[in-house]
Amino acid sequence: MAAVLDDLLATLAATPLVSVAALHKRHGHREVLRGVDLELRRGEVVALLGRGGAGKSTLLRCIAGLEGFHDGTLSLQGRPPPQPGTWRRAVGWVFQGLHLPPDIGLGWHLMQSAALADRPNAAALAHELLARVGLAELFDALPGGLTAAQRQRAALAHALAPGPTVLLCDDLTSADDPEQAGEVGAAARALASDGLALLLATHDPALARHADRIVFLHDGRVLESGPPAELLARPQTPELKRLLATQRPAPHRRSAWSAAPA
Ligand SMILES: Nc1ncnc2c1ncn2[C@@H]1O[C@H](COP(=O)(O)OP(=O)(O)OP(=O)(O)O)[C@@H](O)[C@H]1O
Repeated sequence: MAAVLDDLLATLAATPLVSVAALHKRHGHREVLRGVDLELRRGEVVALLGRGGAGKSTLLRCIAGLEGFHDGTLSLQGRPPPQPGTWRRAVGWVFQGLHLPPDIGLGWHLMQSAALADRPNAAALAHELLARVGLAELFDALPGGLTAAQRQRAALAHALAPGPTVLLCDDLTSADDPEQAGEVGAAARALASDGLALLLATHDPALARHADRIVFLHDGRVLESGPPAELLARPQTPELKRLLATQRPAPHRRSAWSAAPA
């Protein structure tokens, strides 16, 4: 019995949290995703790097079940996705400029979100989530007083309140702010755990360099993928070379904060 259970747990651990194969999606006559393959495994941070219009947000929306697709397969923890538009707690979503209520302290807002998602011990969870993104001391702080990077870190914590296993992050940083990219990248790294993987859609190599793996999307196709150190140092395709030439990653800087272990 114990051996069967061990096998089952091993199979579960080996099953990708997200698996996308040969995904095609059209908007009108325009093919926006043209046979995309992508896997996201437990504990991984994957950067989906690409210019504006590459299809990053469309792919995230398909994974989140906000949009359907025309061909290919998509599974979440080995299961087919529910119908587009169906709420799926396993997938969290965070994007740049996420609205945080201006007159509610960060921790109180997190508590509300956790309670709304029926999570037990909402207060303790709110404290834990803020600590995990390095904002433990800002429980009562209002969003207005935060830096841009702190707001993004608060948004990451907020997206975790319902307890997702996959966090989809859309364009969290702007390319002209490498310090923000460093802080948000470090927060993403600190959050990834056995129970959570993150997919960061970005046009910013300074953020992508914090991931375990970069998947380079161009015009609806994955042109290359690999560990950041390799891919950013030795891009193989002219398209990635061009992107890097216009948006050079800034030299690696240590983040100003260090997150609590996940
Ligand atoms: N609802 C829609 N209807 C028609 N075309 C769309 C729609 N959504 C996206 N597109 C088009 O699909 C292409 C991919 O868009 P998408 O937003 O996925 O790219 P992206 O890589 O996320 O870009 P950005 O970084 O600028 O957000 C673009 O050409 C866009 O104009």
